[in-house]
Amino acid sequence: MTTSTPRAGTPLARLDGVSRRFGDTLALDDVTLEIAPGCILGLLGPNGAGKSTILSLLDGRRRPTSGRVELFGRSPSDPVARQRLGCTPQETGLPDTLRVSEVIDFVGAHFEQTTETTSLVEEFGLAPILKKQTGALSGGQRRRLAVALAFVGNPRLVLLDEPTTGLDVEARHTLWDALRRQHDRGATIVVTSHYLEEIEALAERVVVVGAGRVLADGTLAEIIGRAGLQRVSITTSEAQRIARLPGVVRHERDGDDVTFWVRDSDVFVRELIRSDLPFRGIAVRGATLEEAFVTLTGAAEAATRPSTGRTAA
Ligand SMILES: Nc1ncnc2c1ncn2[C@@H]1O[C@H](COP(=O)(O)OP(=O)(O)OP(=O)(O)O)[C@@H](O)[C@H]1O
Repeated sequence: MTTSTPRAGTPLARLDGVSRRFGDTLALDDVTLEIAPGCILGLLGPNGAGKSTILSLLDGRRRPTSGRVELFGRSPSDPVARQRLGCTPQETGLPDTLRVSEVIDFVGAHFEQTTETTSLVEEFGLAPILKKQTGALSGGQRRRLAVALAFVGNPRLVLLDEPTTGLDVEARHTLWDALRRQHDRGATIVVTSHYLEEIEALAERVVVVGAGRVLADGTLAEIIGRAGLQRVSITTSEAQRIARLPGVVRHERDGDDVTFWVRDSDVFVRELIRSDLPFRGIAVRGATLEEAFVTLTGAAEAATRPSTGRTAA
């Protein structure tokens, strides 16, 4: 038996206390992460956070400096483990003179089981370009093909590094639909993205990475709640003084229209009234994923600053 099928409920892949160095750069610092079957997991983090490094450890392109990485219960460098893995790295090379249909067949030939390619071609919008040589494809068409290729081998787990970078809005939405259909058919998908709305649209679980560490891991709602912030918008000429009230994390002004990010809107509103400072038109809302992201990664960046100072000293 050469295929690698984990028991139901066991993780498809895991990183356990994983660190990875590139020379002096600590790209990952004691990362522990489990990828359970069935979800679309969004990996979110600023440039250089370590997202691509995580994917490269899971797909066996790199090994950890310390800690343990497992793919279907085996080492990712074991070809048996990779039989049910599909991936699209950030940059992919395609043989220029092969036609799209030939590339799909070529990739399929590397797998024991393949997906039914007619529906794959339809879903990823490849039908009109099947006969084209890949050298003649536009950037967006190449990207769609590169992502579709990750699904050719009927994978249980798919790792996509910024799959929609360079795609226009319509192509991005087509790709999201294709990914959702593949997920409905049973693929577990890990996707990195700089587009927060992409993670919001696709992911059921979000892992926020910053400075090589996992900063938060939970459902979309949990991550947004984790930032623990609410937005209170008012009109006031006293933004600076109000910003000094307890529990205000930050504020943004557009003339006299000011939004305050606060830890507890009830406490803030009580303090605001007690302060007797002038305001009108109050509106209270929860945070968005983008705001949670800025708060979480901003806090991580602040936490790493003293160590930069130590290095310089
Ligand atoms: N081959 C390498 N050699 C040296 N440093 C590297 C190498 N690959 C990654 N790094 C460093 O490791 C850190 C994490 O990089 P990584 O590519 O994983 O981040 P990322 O979150 O995917 O960033 P981006 O969103 O910009 O793609 C960065 O500081 C990066 O410069």
